[in-house]
Amino acid sequence: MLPDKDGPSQGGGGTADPGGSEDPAVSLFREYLRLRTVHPEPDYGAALRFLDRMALELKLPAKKVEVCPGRVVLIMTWLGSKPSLKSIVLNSHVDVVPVYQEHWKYDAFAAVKDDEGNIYGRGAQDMKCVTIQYIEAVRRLRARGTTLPRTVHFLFVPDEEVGGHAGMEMFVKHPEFTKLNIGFALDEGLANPGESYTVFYGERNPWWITVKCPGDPGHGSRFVENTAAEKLRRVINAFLDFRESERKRLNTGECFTLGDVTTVNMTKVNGGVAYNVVPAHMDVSFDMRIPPTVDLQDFEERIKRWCREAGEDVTYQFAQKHMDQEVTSTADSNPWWSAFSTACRTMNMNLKTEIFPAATDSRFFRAVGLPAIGFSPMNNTPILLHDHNEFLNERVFLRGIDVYECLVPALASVAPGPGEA
Ligand SMILES: CSCC[C@H](NC(C)=O)C(=O)O
Ligand SMILES: [Zn+2]
Ligand SMILES: [Zn+2]
Repeated sequence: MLPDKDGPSQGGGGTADPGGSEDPAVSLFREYLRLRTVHPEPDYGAALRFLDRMALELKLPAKKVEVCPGRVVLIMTWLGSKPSLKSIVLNSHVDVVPVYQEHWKYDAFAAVKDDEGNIYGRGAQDMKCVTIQYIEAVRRLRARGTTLPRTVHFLFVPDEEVGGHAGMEMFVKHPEFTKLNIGFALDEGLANPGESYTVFYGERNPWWITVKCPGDPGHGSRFVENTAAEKLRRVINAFLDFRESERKRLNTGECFTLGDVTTVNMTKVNGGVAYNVVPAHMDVSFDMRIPPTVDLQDFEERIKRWCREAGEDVTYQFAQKHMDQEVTSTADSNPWWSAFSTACRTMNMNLKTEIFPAATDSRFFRAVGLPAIGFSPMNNTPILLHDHNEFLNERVFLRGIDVYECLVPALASVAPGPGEA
């Protein structure tokens, strides 16, 4: 059988199943995948129209908060029967990362489903699947006439993929965020290639740094002293030697996953004007990810030493320096975690708790003191976020809806804590 290669939907209908046998939730997921919310110019307008339609279908009020020009957070609210209790947030970002189309089997925005039920598209795992799973789980719950004690807010946010500065980072400081009276948030996680589901209770801190190496210029035919390149070499060696020592620690002792060690990657080098001119400065940039257990002050002292030892006037500056080391408790004494993990156990799901290796909007919730868990219900699935040929199998997708159908009521029924009305 040939893959169902229907192209982008016209007029917002987008059901992709001429035979009529496709689950409507799958068709909706595929429709959402076709919206080009891709950087550098995400079509947020299309996503907002789609989400407004979802709010109408679910009969839930939707509020839009423009946190920056052209950057809107859409909040859909399912009011609880005890609205003074702290609420549950189901967070998802609307944007997706760009693709190298030439490396994809299919158009990355056509949401092609192959004959094994694999749905290909940018955002299939990160994280348009989760958005639709939240919506479909709540659609089922409401269709059954369920009422929940706690209010549930869906947040649909822009710009997560470019650091969240014009998205969640702004929104957590907005009065509308405070009004949500949040108790607990769910956000994205990663696929797990095995039977288990991975759950993230914290994140490594992203530090993006550029080290600037000034030097004496001169003719390219001479032995110029105090060159930028010599300093650059020492800087690169210091950072990459540390990288190697951390790489060796992975999979040994207590460092079981990427989230337990510091990664360093050299990602940019700049400098030089001509082959025969010794440059007056050269710069090198690194992407570092630091586990919450590392003393950040010590770590910065170490960077200072590397720069000092590299030579005169070597300086650095940060493009990203997240400093929050909050993690969400996975002890049974945390009622949110207890509700989450108990619900998963009743569904026979085996959970693996980890530190998220990269950065998500969860870090902004945790930074303002709110518990947040990163979870995307995708097991038996290779990790393909940001990769070529990102896909999710429709059976895994549908199972994820069942999972949220159980999780959302469990979380929204957590007994009132101390200080809650
Ligand atoms: C530091 S802001 C950029 C966010 C991005 N998140 C993911 C999940 O890829 C990252 O970790 O690079
Ligand atoms: Zn994501
Ligand atoms: Zn991403």
